Amino acid sequence: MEKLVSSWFTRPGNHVIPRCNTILVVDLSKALAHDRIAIAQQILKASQEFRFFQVVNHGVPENLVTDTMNVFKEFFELPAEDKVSVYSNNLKRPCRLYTSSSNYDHENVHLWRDNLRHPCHPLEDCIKIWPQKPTRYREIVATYSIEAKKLGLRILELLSEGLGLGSGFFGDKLSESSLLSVNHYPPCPDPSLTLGVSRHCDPNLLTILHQGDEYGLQVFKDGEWIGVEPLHNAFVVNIGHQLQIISNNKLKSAEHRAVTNSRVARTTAAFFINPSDDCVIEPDKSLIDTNESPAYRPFQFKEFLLNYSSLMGNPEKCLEPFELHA
Ligand SMILES: O=C(O)CCC(=O)C(=O)O
Ligand SMILES: [Fe+2]
Repeated sequence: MEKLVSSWFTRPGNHVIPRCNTILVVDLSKALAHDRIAIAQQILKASQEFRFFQVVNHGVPENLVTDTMNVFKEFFELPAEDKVSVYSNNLKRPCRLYTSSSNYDHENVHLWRDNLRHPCHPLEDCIKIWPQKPTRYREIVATYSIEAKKLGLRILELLSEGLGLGSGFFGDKLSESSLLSVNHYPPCPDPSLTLGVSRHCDPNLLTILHQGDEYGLQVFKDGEWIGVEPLHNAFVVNIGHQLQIISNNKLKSAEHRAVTNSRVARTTAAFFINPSDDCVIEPDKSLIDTNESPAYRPFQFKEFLLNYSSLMGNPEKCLEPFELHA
């Protein structure tokens, strides 16, 4: 069934868009040594201008990443009877598999994807609700989630150094929570008619995305879509809405989407670093210049999430209720 095209959903069409394999690649091994200040500045500049970047030599073992991506693929390939217990359209279920967006019944357009998502914090508790098949799912994904969180915190620490904030600024409640969102895009007979994920910015603080070896991620920059060519054993790092708000728009969240292809299935894993639900988010005073006023009012992160999900991530609208106009 074809659903109506909403005003902010644009189909990718058949036109060829530029694919970019020179999107900033940060070598994180250099952040351990005397190049640290330069790396922090590089990350900051990328986050301000490009709104996202890639990292290599990131410290997450390659075999762990391969095992994790394989276990995700195996999950989606399981027969339906093995996945049915996880399948749900109930937004309140923390671990669930669903098709298209999290709001299938009310969305204007269906997407060509399945999504499995679950919290990763606190690990000892939430691991109990993760899929039990494939049998190695819990063990491998637990190790992966610990490594992805470590990587995210290292990047946040570099960002905080680059912004001139104290060490550990993004620690504690601002980055306490985490969520894995695994996308599976089966081959699509006509990729010009639909999308894998429609355009959005991530609602969180920071995303550590593994996009596998198949192309599909596009980022909106200077009025055009740019394809992000996969780089083997790299992670794509996205600035989320919360970093934009805390930095009083010094950093900008990255608008992106995923397109499908007709040849092969594509599986990607987005590790979302989130504030805790009750964490109060507001522009940090030290990031409001003397000639500026705060661009956003304080709010609890859970309020942002509720609003984001009711607007289905519409990037034009989801900051509005929190904006202050000078
Ligand atoms: O699959 C991709 O390349 C992007 C996925 C994404 O943007 C997300 O899960 O938030
Ligand atoms: Fe995203």
